[in-house]
Amino acid sequence: MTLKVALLGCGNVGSQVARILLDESEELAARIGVPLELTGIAVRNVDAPREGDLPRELFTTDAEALVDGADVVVELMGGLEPAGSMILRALGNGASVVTGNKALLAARLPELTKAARDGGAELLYEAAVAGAIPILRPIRESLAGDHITKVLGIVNGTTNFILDAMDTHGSQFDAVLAEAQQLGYAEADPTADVAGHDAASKAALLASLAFHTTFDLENVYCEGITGISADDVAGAAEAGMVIKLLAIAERTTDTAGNEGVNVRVHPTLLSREHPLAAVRGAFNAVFVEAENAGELMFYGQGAGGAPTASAVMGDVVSIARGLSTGAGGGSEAQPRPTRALGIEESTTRYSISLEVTDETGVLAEIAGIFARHGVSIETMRQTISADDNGGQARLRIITHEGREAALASTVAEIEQLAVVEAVSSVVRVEGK
Ligand SMILES: NC(=O)c1ccc[n+]([C@@H]2O[C@H](COP(=O)([O-])OP(=O)(O)OC[C@H]3O[C@@H](n4cnc5c(N)ncnc54)[C@H](O)[C@@H]3O)[C@@H](O)[C@H]2O)c1
Ligand SMILES: N[C@@H](CCO)C(=O)O
Ligand code: NA
Repeated sequence: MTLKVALLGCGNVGSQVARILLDESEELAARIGVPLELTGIAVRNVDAPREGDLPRELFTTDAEALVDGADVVVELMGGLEPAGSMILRALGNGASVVTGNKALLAARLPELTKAARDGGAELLYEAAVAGAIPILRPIRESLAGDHITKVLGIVNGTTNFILDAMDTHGSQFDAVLAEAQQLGYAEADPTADVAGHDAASKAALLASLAFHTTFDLENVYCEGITGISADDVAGAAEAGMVIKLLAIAERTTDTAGNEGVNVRVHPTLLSREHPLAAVRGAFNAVFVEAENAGELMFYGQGAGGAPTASAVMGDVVSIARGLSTGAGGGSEAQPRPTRALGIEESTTRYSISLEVTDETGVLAEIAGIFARHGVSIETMRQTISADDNGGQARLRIITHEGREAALASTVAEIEQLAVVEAVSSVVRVEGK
């Protein structure tokens, strides 16, 4: 018996998967019990110049024929189509699928998981969230007997690379983004990274597995890092903090007391003491809190060809072992309906920076607005500067935890005050 593996796409990740399948074939056969045969690699142009020495005869432009002859299909083309049709075709044939395509999964998770169940096949995607880090299998299998309460993580390498370079070297946003693209971290269209969509897709997948449901992108509040300025990063540093793009999914209750799950991606201020503050460059890290396990942290390379290929190969071996022994996969028997709560129902802390006129009563007026909305102030720091128009003050206020809706309406009312020249930034805060 030989298991036929079809590879779709030969870019950063696909080329590394092909290399491992060919170079490690004996070792893999020993680990699985049967050999894997790479039957072909679907590409757009067979004659395109490529790095490495993959045998040319493996390349084909006929992805459908390749899929139809396979036991396991590895989709690493990216994009919604034709990736989606190819995966449905494979699952419909009863072939299992491994993919790293978080954008597609987050857009069509219920449909794709149903197709896998109907086809009696497995759909695994460890590479889709936090690259090389084993995070989905631990959530799906190791923690299957526990109750996860919160998942909090840095899940986009490109934006962490950019924010870290701005913090450490005072680098310019655009220059660091170009470097991240060159290093193979960024998506084909890097807007997906900097606008937070890539992290939002991963947040939807993490939340779906952690809370035994199927969330899609529409259930995820998403704010990227394009609004974060060098001033914001420097202001955070002055306050002993750092800005990270976090994906957060937590079990919570809404104002009416109904349980649900809140999923969000946004730039977040963390104390430098927070373990996630130490996650540098393109590295990722995910915190999981579970009722019985307590706090767990997963850390490693979240992007790049070889690290991501490692996660893909883990899924391929897992499927192949199941096929060779006849053992079933570890997929969820029945997803449960779980309510997704909107951003306004989340509880968080805010850091608000504002420029105000330095005159008597300003602080009291601002503090009064916070009090009226039931938002409690944790710290307020004032820096005075004088210019030709008289005294000016910059205020940085950090709040205690409050309901997002109350925090947002506090900021909206403060913006209207005549003494407030500008609200220069509003960033959410996590941790103590
Ligand atoms: N690069 C990473 O760090 C990383 C990490 C995790 C997940 N992923 C995901 O893995 C997938 C692949 O990422 P990548 O970085 O290797 O991308 P890439 O752009 O380097 O590679 C994709 C390859 O697929 C080919 N392709 C596209 N459409 C095709 C089609 N219709 N037929 C045949 N070939 C086609 C492209 O020509 C390209 O060579 C994406 O879904 C991405 O989101 C990437
Ligand atoms: N573009 C993604 C690749 C890994 O999923 C990132 O920067 O994290
Ligand atoms: Na992973």
